[in-house]
Amino acid sequence: MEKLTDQILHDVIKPRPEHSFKGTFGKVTLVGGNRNFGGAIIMAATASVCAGAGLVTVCTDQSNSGALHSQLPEAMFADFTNDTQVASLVTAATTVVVGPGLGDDDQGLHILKNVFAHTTIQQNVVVDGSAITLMAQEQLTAPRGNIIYTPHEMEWQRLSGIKIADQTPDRNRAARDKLDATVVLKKHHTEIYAKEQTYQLTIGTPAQAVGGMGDTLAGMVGGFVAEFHQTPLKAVLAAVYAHSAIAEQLAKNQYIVLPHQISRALPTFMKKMEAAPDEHHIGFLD
Ligand SMILES: NC(=O)C1=CN([C@@H]2O[C@H](COP(=O)(O)OP(=O)(O)OC[C@H]3O[C@@H](n4cnc5c(N)ncnc54)[C@H](OP(=O)(O)O)[C@@H]3O)[C@@H](O)[C@H]2O)[C@@H](O)CC1
Ligand SMILES: Nc1ncnc2c1ncn2[C@@H]1O[C@H](COP(=O)(O)OP(=O)(O)O)[C@@H](O)[C@H]1O
Ligand SMILES: [Mg+2]
Repeated sequence: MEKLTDQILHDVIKPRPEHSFKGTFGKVTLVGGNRNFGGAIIMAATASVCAGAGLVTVCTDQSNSGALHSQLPEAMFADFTNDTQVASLVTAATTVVVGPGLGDDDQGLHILKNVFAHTTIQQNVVVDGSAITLMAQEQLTAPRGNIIYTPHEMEWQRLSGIKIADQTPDRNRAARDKLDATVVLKKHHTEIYAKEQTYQLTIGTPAQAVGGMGDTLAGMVGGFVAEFHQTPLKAVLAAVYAHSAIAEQLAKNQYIVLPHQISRALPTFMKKMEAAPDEHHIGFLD
């Protein structure tokens, strides 16, 4: 297993090209956030915007529209019960993030099937939270695209059939190979199972054990693969690393880290990382 270091941040986060516009940095469509879990998709969308995705649209329950715009005016809103509109927003995206707060009821299943029917082979598709649970429960076929699953250990148990206690690297890899996707298995020292290699995070803190932390990671992964689309796997690895590096930094002075604080720290953090390693200070947020 290859241990990730902060080198991955320097490999991925480069100064933006002068000749660019918002379209250069990808279009992310996020789908999730039912009446009860609006916060999940708002946190994910905040992470995508703060990571630098060019254009971000959120398909969610109508009741979340005001909260979304008050938190994140940069994001556009669509009602996730409007199948036609969701289908066209999914098709128009370069990256789709589906699942945070979607819910695993009939409404969530209907929306997920619509999303899965409209992804394309060129897209990155981040499948998180309720979308993983629904896929497992309903034995749904994976959609078209470069699929990135971001399960916690219980979601991985549901998707892979491997009980948490039995989730060894060998078994996890065999399950990944069957899925033929990238799997970000979230836990203390998250493991990333990619086609050729397995990577491990050696940073991260229990201060991250807070609801919404994974929703934020899903949005960050979506934002990074949209923006750094030339190197999608490295973008996933950099997002996973940055998420915990920022959390560790905040946890020096905080007992717990709020997920949205990680997102809000991203622009400053990424500015430091665009420089060569010897040009930045060790304290990312100093
Ligand atoms: N503010 C919001 O809107 C928020 C909305 N959210 C949204 O809610 C939806 C459901 O997601 P979920 O993760 O909360 O529930 P689920 O998939 O049932 O898993 C929990 C079960 O698994 C077990 N478990 C065992 N190991 C585990 C592990 N390592 N990590 C985690 N759990 C582990 C765990 O055990 P227990 O805690 O009971 O001991 C429990 O029995 C999803 O769409 C998500 O995006 C949340 O993000 C919160 C903030
Ligand atoms: N003790 C811990 N040490 C390091 N990271 C943790 C710890 N507990 C949780 N995390 C991280 O927090 C996130 C939790 O994801 P998830 O369970 O999906 O949260 P949610 O669905 O509530 O947003 C993952 O990125 C995981 O790696
Ligand atoms: Mg989650």
